[in-house]
Amino acid sequence: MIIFALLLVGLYSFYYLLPLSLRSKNGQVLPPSPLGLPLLGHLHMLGEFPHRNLARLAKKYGPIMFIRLGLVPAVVVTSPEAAELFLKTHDVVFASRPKIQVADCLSYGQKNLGFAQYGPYWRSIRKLCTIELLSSSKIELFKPLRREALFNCVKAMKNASESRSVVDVTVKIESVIEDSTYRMICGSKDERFNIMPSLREGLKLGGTFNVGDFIPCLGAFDLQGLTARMKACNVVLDGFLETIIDEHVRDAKKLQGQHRDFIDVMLSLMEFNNTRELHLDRDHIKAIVLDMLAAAMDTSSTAIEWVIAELLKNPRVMKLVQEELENVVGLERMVEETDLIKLSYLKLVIMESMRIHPVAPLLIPHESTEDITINGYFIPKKCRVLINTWAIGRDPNVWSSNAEEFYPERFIGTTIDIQGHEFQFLPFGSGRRKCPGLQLGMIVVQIVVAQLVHCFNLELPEGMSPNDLDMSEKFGLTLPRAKHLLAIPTYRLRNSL
Ligand code: HEM
Repeated sequence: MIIFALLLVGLYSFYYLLPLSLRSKNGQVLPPSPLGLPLLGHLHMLGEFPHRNLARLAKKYGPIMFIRLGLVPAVVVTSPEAAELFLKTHDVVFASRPKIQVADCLSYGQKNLGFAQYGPYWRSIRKLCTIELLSSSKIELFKPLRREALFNCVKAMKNASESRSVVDVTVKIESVIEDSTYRMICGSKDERFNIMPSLREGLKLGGTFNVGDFIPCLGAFDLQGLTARMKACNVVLDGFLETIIDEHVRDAKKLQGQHRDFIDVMLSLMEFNNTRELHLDRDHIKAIVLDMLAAAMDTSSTAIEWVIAELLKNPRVMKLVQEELENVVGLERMVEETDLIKLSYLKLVIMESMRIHPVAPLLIPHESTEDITINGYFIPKKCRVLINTWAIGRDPNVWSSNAEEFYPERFIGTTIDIQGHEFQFLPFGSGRRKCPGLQLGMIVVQIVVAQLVHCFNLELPEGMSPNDLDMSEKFGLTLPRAKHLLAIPTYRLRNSL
């Protein structure tokens, strides 16, 4: 059976490779590429940390590097200039997403926003999510929810501080983010379900290079055991979505058109507003709701954990952040979101953490919708594009010889911001597929970090020194810390809560 499959792959790849090499002969060369294997292409070179291994290869083969993932052509982009060509100059050609098995399975046939093909459906749901969940007015509306979730967290940590207990800071951060996100999207956190592990697993699977996506006739063999994991995730997540949507439908009758949360809005659109451009059924709603939950929860908590870890590792910077907070807020009260505009050093600290630890190290994969020539290199239609923001963020040619150092002051006097206008720093991407949750994400990261370091001095447990802190990472669509962050908090405000 396996021999038959390999034969099929061999024939298929020969047939598939032929047109590309012929095109190359027409004076259109593919970008430089390492030597690959006949069937796998370069899949075997990705390893456990593809962002790091691709960065190493790019040093030799250049900022626009061609690789073959099984039968799928791919380009890896590893410089600000090249990123600008793909995300700005030719943005429209690269604004689509590839079809991948995990997104198909967990997003009901890629009906979500993050993996939707570029076109009218994507445009409509992006607009819908922006207006109904991510606009400035909605962000303002949900402010009390964030405040309450954070207050509860500070209270629990203050209790722990009284007994000098070690706190699992990772769990605390996740609970604040989960709590406020559930409330925005679903109305409240539902204690019957714990979907966070399945969301995390889904994002891990989303970043895994699945042989079945790249060599379709091997898909049935599920060589990496991914299909079973995807199905297990789907059972948990679909069960959760079915229950909460049923309950929202039931409660909607009592509410008589008053919208409480994002699911209510989606349901009302499904019932009354199905138009020619946007047809929403239950699968669309499940896919979009899940997308918003995953996008809001995992990204923000990953970003916050890295900032706190860097602050623990760099006491000099921690001291400066706390001094700024004392000057702007004072020790008599907690931080409010209205203070954030005045916390300029804190913003630089968050930017610096996102430079070294980008939440999405290769962004979400883009895909070309037509053949195109860039910098004299031929990029075929349906070519996958990986923008290695992790590598760009640590490139000494871009950031000087101290690129690996955590040094927030490097941004002072530059025009670099988080908006993706300057291509050396792309924490939220750039162009058409740029993160629509940027404003909400930044507010959440800023207020949670500010509140935690304003309310508490955080000490590493068991005499651990900052240099002992484990900074290893787990690769997926996002790049969270591999280990939980533990610390002993000491309450430092003069008020008693
Ligand atoms: C610190 C927080 C966040 C970071 C660092 C972040 C980062 C990113 C990045 C890098 C991308 C990929 C861009 C690309 O492929 O070119 C992305 C896409 C996306 N983000 Fe975020 N994000 C954050 C928060 C959020 C939040 C709060 C939401 C919504 C609730 C959200 C929703 C999305 C969606 C829906 C996409 C896909 C957009 C599309 O394909 O059109 N993100 N984000």
